[in-house]
Amino acid sequence: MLLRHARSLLFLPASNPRAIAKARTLPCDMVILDLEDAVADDRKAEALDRALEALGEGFGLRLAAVRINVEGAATHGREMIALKGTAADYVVLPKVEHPKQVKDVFSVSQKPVIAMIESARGVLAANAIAAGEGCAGLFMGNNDLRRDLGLPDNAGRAGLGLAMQTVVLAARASGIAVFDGVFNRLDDEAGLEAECAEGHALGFDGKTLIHPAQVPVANQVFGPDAQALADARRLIEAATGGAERFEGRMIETMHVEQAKALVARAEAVGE
Ligand SMILES: CC(C)(COP(=O)(O)OP(=O)(O)OC[C@H]1O[C@@H](n2cnc3c(N)ncnc32)[C@H](O)[C@@H]1OP(=O)(O)O)[C@@H](O)C(=O)NCCC(=O)NCCSC(=O)C[C@H](O)C(=O)O
Ligand SMILES: [Mg+2]
Repeated sequence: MLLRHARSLLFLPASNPRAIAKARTLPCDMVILDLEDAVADDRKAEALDRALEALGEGFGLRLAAVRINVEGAATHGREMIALKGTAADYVVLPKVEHPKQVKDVFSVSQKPVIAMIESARGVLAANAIAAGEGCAGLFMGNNDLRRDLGLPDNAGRAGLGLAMQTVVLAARASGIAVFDGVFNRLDDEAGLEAECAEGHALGFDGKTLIHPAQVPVANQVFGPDAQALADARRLIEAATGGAERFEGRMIETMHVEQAKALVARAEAVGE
């Protein structure tokens, strides 16, 4: 699966073997084995060992990624080196503020890097980060970004709006994938659905997640729905080139391209 087709990208602590086993049973498009904030300092080494073992066993058709620790952390260098030659599809690098951080991880791990944008500096550098060597995608890190911006935890996402749009713009300007941040409220399915819909409308390709119950919601919102897919197929069939009337609206070449992209996404995710 292409990165930009992923709808549901599930984080789990790499130190948790039950979560690793569970991930292999879930319809998520990417599994992200976390070595950073989900793992206590005294379990970092064990988490890396478990992540390498899990990559060896594989995750079926799901994309597999490992989030390593930040540049400067005691384990950062060892983690980058250990991932070289493994089955990881991507390395996720947290708290990126400069393209060189991505380039360095790419050159050591030899894996395409997904950069997490989680600070005011990161947002302001997002364009350069996205355009830099080795960068395959961007993740919003909204928990850390809230802290950096001084936004209250329960304040909704209005204060994150400009940052999210800046990150989407940066990714699109470089033609790379971009994913919304995690939703912390584990028992609020309606809230999750609303946030997925908001992220979809802002232009994110999919959503990063933290619990198995969140996977079907993200798949449903970010997967093309049956109606949109049927519309796209009719539009492709009807289009003859140039401006024309289609079911009461004007369509041109870009609408045909959009419809084809939607069909390709649906085929990629097996809808
Ligand atoms: C948030 C959790 C700690 C909740 O754990 P818990 O209450 O124990 O979960 P459940 O009892 O409901 O679990 C039910 C079964 O599902 C498995 N499980 C739980 N979470 C996951 C998961 N993420 N992936 C796969 N499987 C999972 C349990 O093992 C249970 O199965 P079984 O054992 O067979 O009964 C927990 O959900 C969790 O740890 N989530 C992930 C946390 C994480 O990775 N955080 C880091 C990424 S988010 C982040 O850092 C934000 C970003 O950087 C930012 O700044 O915004
Ligand atoms: Mg973070």
